[in-house]
Amino acid sequence: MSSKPNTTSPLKPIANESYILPGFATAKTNALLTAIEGVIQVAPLRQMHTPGGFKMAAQLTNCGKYGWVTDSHGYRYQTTDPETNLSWPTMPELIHQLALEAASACGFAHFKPDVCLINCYQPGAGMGLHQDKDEKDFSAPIVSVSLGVPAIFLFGGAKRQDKPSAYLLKNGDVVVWGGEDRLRFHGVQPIKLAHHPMTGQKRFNLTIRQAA
Ligand SMILES: O=C(O)CCC(=O)C(=O)O
Ligand SMILES: [Fe+2]
Repeated sequence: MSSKPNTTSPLKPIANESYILPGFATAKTNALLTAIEGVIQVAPLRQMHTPGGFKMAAQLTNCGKYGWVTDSHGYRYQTTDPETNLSWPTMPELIHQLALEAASACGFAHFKPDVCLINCYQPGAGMGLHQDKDEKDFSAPIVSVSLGVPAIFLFGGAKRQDKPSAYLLKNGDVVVWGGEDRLRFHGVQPIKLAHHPMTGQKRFNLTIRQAA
């Protein structure tokens, strides 16, 4: 359960326990992208397959104690990168700290993030409506950081059929959802062709989570 939001920066509520924090990470864009680059050098971006055999549109990698993976055996978290059998790179402190601050600003005080999933979207790539439900403890929120070209984020309800609302997410915007909203369906519309000075045509998204 979250207590009252605790912040001096603007919070845009999108549900009872869900917020967009516009520009919360913008000042850290360069450092975040440098940190992501370091992760990608050790654990390269790759396209994974869903259990049903479809290729995910976004490329992904992870850092932290755990990483989220998907293949013919299902969706899960594991401590090693299936490509290299090495441990995932350590979560950069900058990302860890940002996630704690964003969660705390939204009233989620006891967040212990142990995974950062890094998604990389090229123009045309999106993500269908889904729930983040492979984590053990749904009392921990999800913190999602957008970098690079903009995206339309879809935030729905508890049921797949619930009509989602659409929100424009720009470089540096952060979304936090948890508590009663933790299992809301969400997704990303196919990314439009655009240019960002730091990422070119790409959008990166970090979802910082507590897997265990
Ligand atoms: O890219 C985004 O904004 C959302 C990503 C997401 O929902 C996920 O990786 O589970
Ligand atoms: Fe998600």
